[in-house]
Amino acid sequence: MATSVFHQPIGTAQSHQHLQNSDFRHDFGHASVKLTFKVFKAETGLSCREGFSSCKRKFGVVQASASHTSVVQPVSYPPNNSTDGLRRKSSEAALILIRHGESLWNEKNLFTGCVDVPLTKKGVEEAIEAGKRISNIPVDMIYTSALIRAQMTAMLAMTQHRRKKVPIILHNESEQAREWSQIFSEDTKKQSIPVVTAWQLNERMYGELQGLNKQETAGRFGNEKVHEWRRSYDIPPPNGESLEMCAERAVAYFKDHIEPQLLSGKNVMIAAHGNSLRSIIMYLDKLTSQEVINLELSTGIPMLYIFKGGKFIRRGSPAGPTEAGVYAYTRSLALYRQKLDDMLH
Ligand SMILES: O=C(O)[C@@H](CO)OP(=O)(O)O
Repeated sequence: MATSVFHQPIGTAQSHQHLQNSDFRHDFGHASVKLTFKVFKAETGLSCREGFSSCKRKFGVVQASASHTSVVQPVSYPPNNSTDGLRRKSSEAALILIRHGESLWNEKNLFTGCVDVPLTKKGVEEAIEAGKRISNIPVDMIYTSALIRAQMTAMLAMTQHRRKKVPIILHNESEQAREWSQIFSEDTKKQSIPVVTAWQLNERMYGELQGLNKQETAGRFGNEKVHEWRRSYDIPPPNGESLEMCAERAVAYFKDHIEPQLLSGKNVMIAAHGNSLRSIIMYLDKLTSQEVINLELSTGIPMLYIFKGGKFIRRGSPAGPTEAGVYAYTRSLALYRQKLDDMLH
């Protein structure tokens, strides 16, 4: 299949229609996203996989699930008039996806998966840069994985947001945790952004590769085998998750918990991981299992989608400059930005 090189102009709306029938390589900024596209192809057809729960038990992935089970009630805040009054029913909502900044194991080139490793100093800086790029985009809800590198990224990014709302992690792991983290001022709640943590957004569980050096592993098992483990769609690494298995839980979570928020007009940011986000992008962009294997995401680069009329429209991703205006703004985003300008100047 011929692959032409396509660089999306920064700040240009990139709708699915523009991509129709084109095979291309796409740079999400320097995120070096290489996509081979066939847009409007059939749905991804994620199949159910048996056996994941036993992997989860074995590798402790379930540990974070309790923190997610009871998110239903707390997501009722912020109040319905979120986005400072600019939200309109059945209009559009922004969806920001950010892969976490560089972690200490990215730096050491180790398979990380569900091991909970923090950011490096460079990762912290990447998260802050990411925050500058989205500082004019409204955020009403934040979803992160249960892993600290994604949570750090979300929090650091939000330190740069011009609206200055305070991101607050919801604790629903027990009745006591819920009770002890209550907020008793409606005004303060309005100035907060709820942060939901969910293990389903975790990195793909890398099984017995976790903690191994990627290069040494390639030396031991061969480049081809390791590439297959890392980038095939349905071949899992030893006792780990394939991308397909990761997609099964990440996309289900997205559909069940995040899409309803977008439908109700809330602007959402997701801070997660290379493979959980690849799965979600596969769903949003209707990539086939062949196409998603060429998709690579760099650390700390925010991608923007607009959810409108039941469709996800990619609006670009900024490269070099930190100016958030590099995104292709919709009218509502421009209005929001104008409102921030008026408020802050
Ligand atoms: O080690 C990991 O968890 C992931 C992401 O860093 O690696 P890969 O690039 O193989 O998906």
